[in-house]
Amino acid sequence: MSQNKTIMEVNQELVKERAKCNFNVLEVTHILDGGEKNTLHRKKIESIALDEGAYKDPIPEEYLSPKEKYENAVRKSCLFCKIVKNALTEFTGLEHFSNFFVLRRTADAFFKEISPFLLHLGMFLPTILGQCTTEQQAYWLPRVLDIQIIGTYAQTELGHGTFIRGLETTATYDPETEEFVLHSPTLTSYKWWAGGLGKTVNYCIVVAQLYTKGVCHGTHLFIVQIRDEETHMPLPGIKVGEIGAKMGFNTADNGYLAFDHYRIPRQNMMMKNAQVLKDGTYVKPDSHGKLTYGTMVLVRVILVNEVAFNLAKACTIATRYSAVRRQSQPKPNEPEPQILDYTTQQHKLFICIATAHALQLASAWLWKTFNAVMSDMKKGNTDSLPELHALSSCLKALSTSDVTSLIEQCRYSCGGHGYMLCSGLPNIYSFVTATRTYEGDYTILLLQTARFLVKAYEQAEAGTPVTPTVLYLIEFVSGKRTPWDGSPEGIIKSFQEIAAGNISSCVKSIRNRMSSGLSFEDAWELTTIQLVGAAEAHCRAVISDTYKKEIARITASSSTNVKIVMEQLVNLYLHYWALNRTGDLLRYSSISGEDVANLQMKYEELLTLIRPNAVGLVDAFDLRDEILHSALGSYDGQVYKRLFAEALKSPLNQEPVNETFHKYLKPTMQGKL
Ligand SMILES: CCCCCCCCCCCCCCCCCCCCCC(=O)SCCNC(=O)CCNC(=O)[C@H](O)C(C)(C)COP(=O)(O)OP(=O)(O)OC[C@H]1O[C@@H](n2cnc3c(N)ncnc32)[C@H](O)[C@@H]1OP(=O)(O)O
Ligand SMILES: Cc1cc2nc3c(=O)[nH]c(=O)nc-3n(C[C@H](O)[C@H](O)[C@H](O)COP(=O)(O)OP(=O)(O)OC[C@H]3O[C@@H](n4cnc5c(N)ncnc54)[C@H](O)[C@@H]3O)c2cc1C
Repeated sequence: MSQNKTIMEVNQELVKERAKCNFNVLEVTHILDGGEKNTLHRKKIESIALDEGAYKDPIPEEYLSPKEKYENAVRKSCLFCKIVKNALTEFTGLEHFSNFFVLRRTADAFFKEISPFLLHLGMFLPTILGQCTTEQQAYWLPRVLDIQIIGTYAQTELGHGTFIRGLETTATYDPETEEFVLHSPTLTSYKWWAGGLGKTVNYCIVVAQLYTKGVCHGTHLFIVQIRDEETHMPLPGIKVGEIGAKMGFNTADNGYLAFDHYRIPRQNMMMKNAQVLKDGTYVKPDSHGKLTYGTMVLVRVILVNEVAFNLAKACTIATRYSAVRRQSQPKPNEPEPQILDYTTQQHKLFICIATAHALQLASAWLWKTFNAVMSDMKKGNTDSLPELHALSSCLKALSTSDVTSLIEQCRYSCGGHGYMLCSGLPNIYSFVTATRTYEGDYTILLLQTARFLVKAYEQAEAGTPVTPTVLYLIEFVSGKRTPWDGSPEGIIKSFQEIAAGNISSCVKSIRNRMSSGLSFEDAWELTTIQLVGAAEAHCRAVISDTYKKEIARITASSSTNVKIVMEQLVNLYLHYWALNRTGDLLRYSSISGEDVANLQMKYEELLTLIRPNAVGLVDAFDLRDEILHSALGSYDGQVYKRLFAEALKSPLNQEPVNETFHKYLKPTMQGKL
C-alpha cells in the first residue's frame, strides 16, 4: 500500500500477515470507495490536505488546557477551510455531497476531537440548501460556501431536545417594521448545545415558534446574525456562551443562546415551505407538514456513513494491534500466540469489520433512496417521505447503537493499551457515543419507525399495498412461513419473520389493551418496549438484506478471492446476529435446537476462514496513519516503540523531579506535614 509515509520499518508480524492475505487489497478499497475513480479522488484530496503536515500539533492536543485546545482547533479549522473551499468550487448542490464524505474523512487528521466548524458544513449549509427559496439561496449560499460567515444550527433548548413541538423560543412577526422579534421567555427556552455557538460562529439557524396575527403556527426556521462581523462581539439583545466541559466534543464549543426581543428582517425566515407575507399573512406549505424537519433527516442519513467510518478506524487499530500483540501460552513449550489467533478475539473483531462494510453499503443505499425521495419532492410528490423518515430513523438509531458497542469492544480487545488516549480508541468512542443521542435519541427514533410499522401492518392486514421495505408483512399476514434452512437467504427471511412477528405482537398488545378500556395513547405507551424491539428487528432485516444484495451486485465482476472473502463477511454478519437473537428465532421461525448448534459451528468456521485475511481486510479501509491517530494501529505496527514515544511526550516526563516532591511528598514522608 502506498498510503503511509512510515517512519519506522514495518513490524515483521504485519509483514507476515500481509503476505498471508489471499485477495487483492486494492480491489476491496475500490469497492469500499464506490469505484477506482473515487479512490483516486479521495487519495488526491488526502494528499493535498495532509502531505505537507501543516495540521500537526506542536504539543499533543491532550496536554493542552481546554482553552488552548479550542484555539488550536480553530487554527486548524481555518487551515482546513482552504481545502474545503477548493473542494467546494465544484459543488453545485446536495448531489455532490459525496465530496463531504471525503472531506469529513480527511478532517479527522486535523482534529482528534471535533472541528468547531463542523456544524457550518454539517447542518448550516444543508439547511440553507433544503429550507431556503431560490432567492434566499442566491443571497446566502455564496457567503456560506466561501466561508465569509460561519454558522450553526440552534434547535435544542435547555428544557427540550426531543420534543420539538415543545420548544419555547418565539419569533413574533411585526408587520409595522416587517421584522420578526425573537425572544427567550424562560431559562428553559435558552438554546443549548449547538456546535460552534459558544465562541466561533457569527450566524445561526434558530428554530422558534412562529407567531403572526396573534396565532402560533408551530416551529419554523430563521437565519439569525448573532455576532458583529468585524468585532465578533455578541449583538445587542443576544446572550451567548459556551456550555462547559463534556465527555467528548471538547473542541466544538457547544453553546447557549438567548434573545431579548431581538429583531431580524422578515426575509430571514427560511421560506421554501411556509411563508409569512409582508402584511403578516401566514401561507401554509401545501405539501407535507414536517418538511421543516428536513435537515434532521439528511443528517441522520449522513450519520450512518459517519459511524461506519469510525468503526472502520476502530477495527483497523484493534486488528493490527491484535496481530502484533502476543499473550499467554496455551500449549507448553510453544511460543505465545498472537492474540488475533484466539477465537474469542476473532469473535470480538471480525463482526466489527463486517459491520463497517454492512453499514457503509447500507448508507450508500440510503443515500440513493434519500436523493430519489428528494427528487420526487421537487415534483411535489411527498408519498415516499414517511418511508424515508422511518428508514433513516431506524438506521440512524441502530447503526449508532451497534457501533458504539462495537467500538467499546475494540477497546476491550486491546487490553490495557486500548485505554490510552494514544490508542485513538477513547476519542473515537466519545465521539460515536454522542451520535446515539444527537439528531434524535435512539429510543425516540425507533418509536418513530414503529409508528410506520404498525400502520404498514394494518395496511397489509387490510390488503392495501405497502412500501418496498415492509413487503415481508404481506406474506406474514397471509400465514405463509418459510421453513428454516440455514442458508444466508433463509437467515434474512427469518429476520423478516422475527420483525413481522414482533410487529404483530405489538399490534395485538395495543388492541388487547384498548379493548380492556385504555386509550390508544396509553395502550401504545405500555407497548413501547416491544415497539422498540420490533423497529430494531425490522432494521436488522433491512441492513442484512441490503448488505447481502449490495455485495452480490458490487462484486459481480470482482476477482474470485475478493468475492469469497466479501461473502464470508456477509455470512459472518448474518450468523452473528442470528446467534444473538436465538430467542426470537425460536419464537418466530421454525429453527430447532440442533439448527442453533449448526449455526454456532458455521459461525466458528467462518472466523477461522477469515482469520488469514484479517489484516488485509483492515488495510483495505486504506486509512492513513494521520487519520487514525493511534500508537496501536499504525500501518507499520511498531506498537511498543510508538507507545514509548507517546509516554515520553507526557509533560510529567519533561523534568526528573516534580515540585510536589518538595512541597508535599518529602514533608509527608518525613512526618513534617
Ligand atoms: C471547515 C472544517 C469542517 C470540518 C468538517 C468537515 C466535514 C464535512 C461535514 C459533513 C459531515 C457532517 C456529519 C454530520 C455531523 C453533524 C453533527 C450534528 C450534531 C448534532 C445536531 C443536532 O442534534 S440538531 C437537533 C436534533 N434534534 C432532534 O433530532 C430532535 C428529535 N425529535 C424529532 O425529530 C421530533 O420531535 C419527533 C420525535 C420526530 C416527533 O416530532 P413531532 O412531535 O412533530 O411529530 P409526531 O411524533 O407527532 O409525528 C407526527 C407525524 O409526523 C411524522 N414525522 C415526524 N418527523 C418526521 C420527519 N422528519 N419527516 C417526515 N415525517 C415525520 C411522524 O412519523 C408522524 O407521522 P404519522 O402521523 O403518519 O404517524
Ligand atoms: C454532542 C452533542 C451535540 C449536539 N449538537 C446539537 C446542535 O448542534 N444543535 C442542536 O440543536 N442540538 C444539539 N444537540 C442536542 C441533541 O439533539 C439532543 O440532546 C437530542 O436530540 C436528545 O434530546 P434531549 O437532550 O432533550 O433528551 P431527552 O429527550 O430529554 O431524553 C432523555 C431520555 O428520555 C427519553 N425520552 C424522551 N422522550 C421520550 C418519549 N416520548 N418516549 C420515551 N422516552 C423518551 C429518551 O429516550 C432519553 O433516554 C447535541 C447533543 C449532543 C450530545
